[in-house]
Amino acid sequence: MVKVYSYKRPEFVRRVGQHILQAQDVAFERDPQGSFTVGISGGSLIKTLYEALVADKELAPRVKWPQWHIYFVDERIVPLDDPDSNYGAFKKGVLDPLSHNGDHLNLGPTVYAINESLVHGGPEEKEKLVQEYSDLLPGKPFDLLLLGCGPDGHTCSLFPDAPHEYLLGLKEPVAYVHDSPKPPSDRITFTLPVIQRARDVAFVAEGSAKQDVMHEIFDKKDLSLPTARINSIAGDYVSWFVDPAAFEKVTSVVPE
Ligand SMILES: O=C(O)[C@H](O)[C@@H](O)[C@H](O)[C@H](O)COP(=O)(O)O
Repeated sequence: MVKVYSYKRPEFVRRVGQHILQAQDVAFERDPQGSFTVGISGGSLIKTLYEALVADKELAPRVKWPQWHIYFVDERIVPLDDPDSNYGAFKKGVLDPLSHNGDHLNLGPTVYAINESLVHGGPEEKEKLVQEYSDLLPGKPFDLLLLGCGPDGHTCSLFPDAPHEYLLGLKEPVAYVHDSPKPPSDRITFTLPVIQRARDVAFVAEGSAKQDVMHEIFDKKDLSLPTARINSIAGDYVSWFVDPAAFEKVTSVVPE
């Protein structure tokens, strides 16, 4: 069953960080010399990651960054220094501060970005970019996926509503979205099969702007919403980290 945890900041950040570290430790119990494979989204998650894993003095020393392999569950097809790039936001928000944290050298994670040389190409180059990113994915299930939830119920770049229903039926692990309703229109996204195979999926969603969609996801269980669909197909290892404002209109679920 899907688990829901509701906290106000700063406890919210702390609990998200603890969940991530728990997933990390489980991965290293399984294979101490292996890698911890994580997929992250963009949006507000990046600031939460900074606060939990870089700024938090208790959690930060427990992160074994050199063994982390980080992928983007979705990415905008733009240059990496474009303000719309999720990689760019993660570099600025987490990697750069991490490398300057404290007075010692911090070895960072391995981060998988899209092939920037293809972003200005035509459809063929874009397909190549998607295929290349897909080929980079680990040959085993992701240890952890950290997902956002848009006010429309999208996650990754899997959007709801009629013109985008095809996204929910995709079989390939990474897909090209050329008509995203949220700009920029050209994106890549993980698809449901990758999410379904992951060992741990955690949604991170805060704020009153999420109230209506939380009601749709949890009370109405509207499966046309990619977020609700993930709850239904991968429920046993899906957690939601929300704050009381986001969950205010949900009546059928009491957070733990
Ligand atoms: O490309 C995107 O649209 C974002 O990466 C997106 O998937 C994000 O995760 C959600 O929109 C939630 O964003 P917030 O957490 O900022 O509300």
